[in-house]
Amino acid sequence: MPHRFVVITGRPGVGKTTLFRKVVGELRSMGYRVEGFACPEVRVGGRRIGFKIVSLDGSLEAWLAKAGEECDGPRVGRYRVCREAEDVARAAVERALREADIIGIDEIGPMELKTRGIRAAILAALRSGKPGIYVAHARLSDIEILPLLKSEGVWFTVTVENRDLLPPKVLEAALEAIRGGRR
Ligand SMILES: Nc1ncnc2c1ncn2[C@@H]1O[C@H](COP(=O)(O)OP(=O)(O)OP(=O)(O)O)[C@@H](O)[C@H]1O
Repeated sequence: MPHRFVVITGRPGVGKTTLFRKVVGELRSMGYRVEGFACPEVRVGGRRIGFKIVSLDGSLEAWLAKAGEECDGPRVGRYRVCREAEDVARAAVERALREADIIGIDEIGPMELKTRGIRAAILAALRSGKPGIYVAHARLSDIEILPLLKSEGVWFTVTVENRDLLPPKVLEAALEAIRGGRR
């Protein structure tokens, strides 16, 4: 059976986001529409103060989590999740379901999954039948999301040794997922 998803995983800081961005850029330059969201960290003076959630087309943005007590969502380490992030996740996935050739989400991790609305948006994306490229946290253990990614995904584990070799392989897997989705 052809795979529906491409899953990028690996230890923190190894290069998952860099790989995701490269492949999304390549897909776009080939004319494919990639929609979804990413969760970049925000640093001030070298110190990480939180994470944002940004739709892949750049039109929607909110805080996903902030250090300290400013947001009132669930706590993850020294951060608290910001509930406004749910609206961006939901709207970005809705747009992706309507318009994308392939859904892109970076990443599926503890902060995203502790927020009910974001988890629901991720599940809607996975269950929609659309192809997707997903960055998965190395310790992802969600009892609904992990089985879907396992059964329908081809997985790439990024390491320092392979990270420069992976972009064309991941791109090819994403193209196969898109072609499979059109059958
Ligand atoms: N192929 C590469 N060659 C050299 N440096 C790289 C490569 N890929 C990533 N890096 C560097 O490693 C750092 C972490 O990269 P990146 O943010 O992509 O990792 P990540 O696995 O997504 O991290 P996180 O787990 O925090 O989300 C960045 O400074 C990036 O520039």
